[in-house]
Amino acid sequence: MSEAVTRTVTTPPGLLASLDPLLREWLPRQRWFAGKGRPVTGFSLVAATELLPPTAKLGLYHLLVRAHQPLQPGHGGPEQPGDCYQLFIGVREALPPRLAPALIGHVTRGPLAGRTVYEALHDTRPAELLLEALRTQARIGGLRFERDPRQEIRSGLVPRLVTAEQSNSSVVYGDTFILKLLRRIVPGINPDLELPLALARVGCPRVPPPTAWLVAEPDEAPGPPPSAEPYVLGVLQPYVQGATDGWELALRELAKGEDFVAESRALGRATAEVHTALTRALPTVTLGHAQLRSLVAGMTERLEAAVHAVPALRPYADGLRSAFTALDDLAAEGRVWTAQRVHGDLHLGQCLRSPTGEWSLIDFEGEPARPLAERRMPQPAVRDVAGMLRSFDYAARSVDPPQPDWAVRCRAAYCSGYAEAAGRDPRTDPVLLRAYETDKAVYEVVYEARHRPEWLPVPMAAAHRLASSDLI
Ligand SMILES: Nc1ncnc2c1ncn2[C@@H]1O[C@H](COP(=O)(O)OP(=O)(O)O)[C@@H](O)[C@H]1O
Ligand SMILES: O=P(O)(O)O[C@H]1O[C@H](CO)[C@@H](O[C@H]2O[C@H](CO)[C@@H](O)[C@H](O)[C@H]2O)[C@H](O)[C@H]1O
Repeated sequence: MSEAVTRTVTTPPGLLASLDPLLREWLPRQRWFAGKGRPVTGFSLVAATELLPPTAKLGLYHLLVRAHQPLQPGHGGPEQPGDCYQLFIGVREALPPRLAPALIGHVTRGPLAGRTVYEALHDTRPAELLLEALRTQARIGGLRFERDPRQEIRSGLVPRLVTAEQSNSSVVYGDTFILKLLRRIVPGINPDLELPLALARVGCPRVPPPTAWLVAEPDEAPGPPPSAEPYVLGVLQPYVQGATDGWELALRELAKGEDFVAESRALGRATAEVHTALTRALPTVTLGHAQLRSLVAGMTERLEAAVHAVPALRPYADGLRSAFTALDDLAAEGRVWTAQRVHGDLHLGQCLRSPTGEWSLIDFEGEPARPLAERRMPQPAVRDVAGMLRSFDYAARSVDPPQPDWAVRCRAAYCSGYAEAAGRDPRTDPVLLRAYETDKAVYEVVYEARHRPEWLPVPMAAAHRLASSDLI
């Protein structure tokens, strides 16, 4: 194992002030920016680390910045403390044409006046530096680069930024590793590292095992002090070469007029295997009436908030609410459920099929908009099943004309595959399944309204269906 490299660094005073006007304009345009719809009125610095001192050619800063946003657009009302974002700011005299899409802007004042700043993950040298820091377990300022000593990281792997639509940002190194850099940083243990590490401990081959990870020391981190836990900023894991994700595959089959039954069944089995491994790796609990009540209360609250945010949901609100009250009624009769750690945001895009036909699950972060403590709570495994059922519906409705029967066949095959591997069929719990599918569709309505309004009709169609049927 190589020696840990420790470097203490300082950043120039006035750095954030000089970037402020550029970031105000650039940050809200990023896909991973969580505060869409509300203007950014300023920033405060949580931590700044100089990863490369700015020479005439290149500089690199790692920033954790809090973006201030008023609660109501246009009302100038009270400001929330704001979300904290991880940024990699490259500094150059001028950008070569290949880096044009990475431009943040030209700095006119402060320590970087006259220089050009850009999103450094697009650039080879900064991306190489991150892998090298993980490989050598560097400590730079408040940043700690750590790794699993049993896995080897070769040096010199060529980086490329993943350009797909993402909630975070990822860099692939030589088709060998993928480094996911989290964008919105929240205090606490991040399940995107926690769960794959736990699964690796019990030897679950369905989830790529973390190779290395990047954390911020507690006093550099965005939480309220004093906080003892380091904050996860990124995770490196083996890259599944030549993989196709389930979403792409499903759309391909739909375009050919083919069904997706065999793959749906295999996906059901893979999900069940991961769920079983999670029960071996981490504690399970029994949910009685009190816990169910609070779960139902959470679902109902999210529905109310969604109706407020997306008024088109209003006509369905009563019908959707009935999915939650039905669950409450069952709990009141004394039904109990087992809860365990789950994926939390499972959909076709989180499933990768290798060229040999093996499925892996990725992205255990949970729904990014939910509080971390909630994402880490044990929940009925049916929650992930419901996520996948929604995903088949999404795929079937993203083609013209929609293919609802295709989705019905996938949903049935997925549940059968799940039952084969888990020993219990999720359809034997229809009230729980409907409640979770409803909760997911409500989440999707808000997600699409905020991030991809043109997709809104897809979860709205589900809201219509779920509001008017007793069972799924
Ligand atoms: N281990 C992996 N092997 C191959 N591709 C991967 C791997 N992990 C992630 N990817 C690719 O990167 C994309 C984004 O990863 P993901 O963890 O879902 O990030 P995000 O949370 O930003 O959506 C995935 O859709 C997939 O295409
Ligand atoms: O970026 P993440 O993968 O963490 O998840 C978010 O974005 C997803 C879309 O990219 C979103 O998923 C929704 O759209 C999918 C099709 O693009 C569909 O397969 C999913 O079923 C649907 O929920 C996900 O909800 C969101 O958290």
